[in-house]
Amino acid sequence: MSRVYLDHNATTPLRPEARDAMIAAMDVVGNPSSVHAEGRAAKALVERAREQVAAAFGAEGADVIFTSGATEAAALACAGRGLHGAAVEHDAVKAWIEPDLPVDAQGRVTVKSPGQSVLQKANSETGVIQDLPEGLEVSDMTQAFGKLPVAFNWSGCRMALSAAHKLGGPKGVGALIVKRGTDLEAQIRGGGQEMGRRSGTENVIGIAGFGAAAKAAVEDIATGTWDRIAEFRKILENIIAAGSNETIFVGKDSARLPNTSCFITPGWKGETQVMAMDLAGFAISAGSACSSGKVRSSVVLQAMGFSGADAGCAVRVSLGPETTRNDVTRFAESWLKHLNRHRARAA
Ligand SMILES: Cc1ncc(COP(=O)(O)O)c(C=O)c1O
Repeated sequence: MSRVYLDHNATTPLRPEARDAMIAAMDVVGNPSSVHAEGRAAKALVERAREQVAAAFGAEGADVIFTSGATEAAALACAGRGLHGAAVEHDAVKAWIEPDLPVDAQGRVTVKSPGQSVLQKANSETGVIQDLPEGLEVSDMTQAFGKLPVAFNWSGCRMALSAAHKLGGPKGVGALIVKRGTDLEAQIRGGGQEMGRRSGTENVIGIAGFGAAAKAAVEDIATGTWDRIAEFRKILENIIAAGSNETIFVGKDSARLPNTSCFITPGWKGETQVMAMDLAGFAISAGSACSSGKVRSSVVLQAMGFSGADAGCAVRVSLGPETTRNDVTRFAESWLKHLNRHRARAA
């Protein structure tokens, strides 16, 4: 039986449109900063992608700064601003902020001073979606972009982060979307590319892939792909809930991304579940981060009020545009079988 990949929030497979655009870009020899025909051809690829990413974001090409990913976009947006945020932010953002904003049990964050704050649009672990207050300084839209119709112009925020590989583009390329007139201090300085805001010869191949993926992702949203995925997520959660009344679905009373289900089964460690499911042919992730061989329970779940022990028993299942009903039913049934084995061992 073929493997089933249910870890799309970590990264999602390359879209065919992105692959084609990247293969074509590989044979464009020029440097986008060169004035000759070869250089102009490379520049044209970058500018087409800029328009595609901007259009997908409901922004203008001039608002897009290409970076090496959401992590670099976070540094560009946040460094030196003394911003506030919540503990549920991704580490790429949390590295730059004071994580002192309150989070409720459903993962919702209260922002008191939007002009001095960062707020993610959607959480990668739980899928919980935030309403963005008007005048917000920065929003991390990395998980929302490509799954929700995200329009930067009416989002009310000054800057937004994104990464291509979360929507079917390549890894290692992303963008900061910036409202015109925002003061921005370049973090990477040199040749003055990206209007002086991010130096270094552009990742032309990656950027071409990002543009094509963004365009295709918007078409997916328009044709109802994620409504279908939300149905599959409901099927998955119903099967699990029917066989395991102790399982807690995190953030279930909040608006969530259509593809994400995070659930805690007290007493059964997330890491153990991930390994058991991996052997059974399913890729999911634990609600914990592993650094230098040491597993720590999810800070996001603890910020929502779960104990460290319960947070350590969380797993995240994240579906993608290609996920089928059969994938989710097979997963849920296999997961219940392993839960029963765990119960038998624990008895
Ligand atoms: C919400 C969020 N922000 C930022 C990032 C960082 O993205 P990258 O590692 O591609 O820079 C991720 C990736 O996991 C994410 O999910």
